[in-house]
Amino acid sequence: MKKLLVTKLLGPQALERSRGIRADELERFHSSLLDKAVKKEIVEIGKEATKLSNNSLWRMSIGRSFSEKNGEAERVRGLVTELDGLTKKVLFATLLHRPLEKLGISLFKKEIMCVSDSFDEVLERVLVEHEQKLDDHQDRDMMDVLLAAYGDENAEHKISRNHIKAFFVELFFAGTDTSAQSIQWTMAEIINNPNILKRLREEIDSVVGKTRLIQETDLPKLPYLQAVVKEGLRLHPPLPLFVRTFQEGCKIGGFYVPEKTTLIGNAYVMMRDPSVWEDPEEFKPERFLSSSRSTQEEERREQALKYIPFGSGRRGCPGSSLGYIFVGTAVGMMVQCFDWSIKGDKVQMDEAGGLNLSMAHSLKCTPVPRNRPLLADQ
Ligand code: HEM
Repeated sequence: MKKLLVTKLLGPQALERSRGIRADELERFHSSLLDKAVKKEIVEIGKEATKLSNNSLWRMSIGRSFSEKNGEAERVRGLVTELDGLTKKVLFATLLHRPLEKLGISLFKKEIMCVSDSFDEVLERVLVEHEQKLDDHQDRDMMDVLLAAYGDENAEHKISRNHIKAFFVELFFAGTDTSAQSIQWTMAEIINNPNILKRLREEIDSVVGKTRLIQETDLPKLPYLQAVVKEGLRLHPPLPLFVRTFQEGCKIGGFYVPEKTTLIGNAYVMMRDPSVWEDPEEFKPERFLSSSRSTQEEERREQALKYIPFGSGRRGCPGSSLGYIFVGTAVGMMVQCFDWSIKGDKVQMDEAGGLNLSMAHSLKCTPVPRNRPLLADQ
């Protein structure tokens, strides 16, 4: 299934085919911010960013049944948020309540069943809708591809309806909140660093101009924006811990790790390690500009050993390119089109406790439109 995911949804060709969907959703995001700006309303950046990544993912994977009106994407968005909260509770309960667990008492069984049933209901409906229309159309989405594999008698690996549903739950869970958190943290850093905001804006204005919205094909021509996104992910990786179980015993850094040991890697600590990062606690996007690196070898080592916001190896994140696109275009658009006013002098950057890295105080700010010609055009 991971192979299908990479080839049909997240690989370079698949991403090229779905570019129009993301451009639409970015425009929708822009319009929603503009609407709030006109009404002088405060925006919760995390919530808006979650809508952007969830709607985009929904349309990219289950696309042809998408309609604003039937509210299914909205429903899935709510369920992903509920599941996220529940996962945190369950993990903590597992750590803190081992004795209860031993007695077979599942603390959150009712809530888990409730979210699971709701997911099942939405996805079953989408599945049936796709089955009914399977032969009708040429434009196949991810759900069609999985349904074809489900119906294939000769498939090398048989998949069930439940596999398909579990796949979509994992996809939305892994892709929505991670991207939204990164957008939120990076915007907070930019608002707190006016010099960085100024430089970023100059780059975007000179490459994109002021009469059209930034798009993802601009990203390769915007090295400073890319560096800002990378630095945001370095300081605030939304999934800081990753787990590996050793199939064989081996030696790491002079220690012998026996077979079947479970180790937890801490990307947060690694990406703030003062022995490999200069001024590790500071938000300094310049460190990712190629002129500040001495060799290509240094860049390669950085990727492999010290920069791991997407994990690493076979279980590494298959959505890293899409993640960079979501964060780059959303942050780019917010910087290109709006000034941002906040309550007080600085955004509070405290981290909420927990296993994924979210802001203790969600970023709330008011957008003020800046590019008049662009607004007139939209
Ligand atoms: C900025 C955005 C994102 C960040 C920082 C991020 C980070 C991560 C990390 C750290 C992991 C665990 C990797 C490991 O254990 O080595 C992971 C797994 C995963 N991510 Fe992402 N991710 C992002 C966006 C996405 C998107 C957009 C998708 C897809 C739509 C996605 C799909 C997945 C999946 C399916 C896994 C599980 C892979 C497996 O278990 O083999 N991610 N992600």
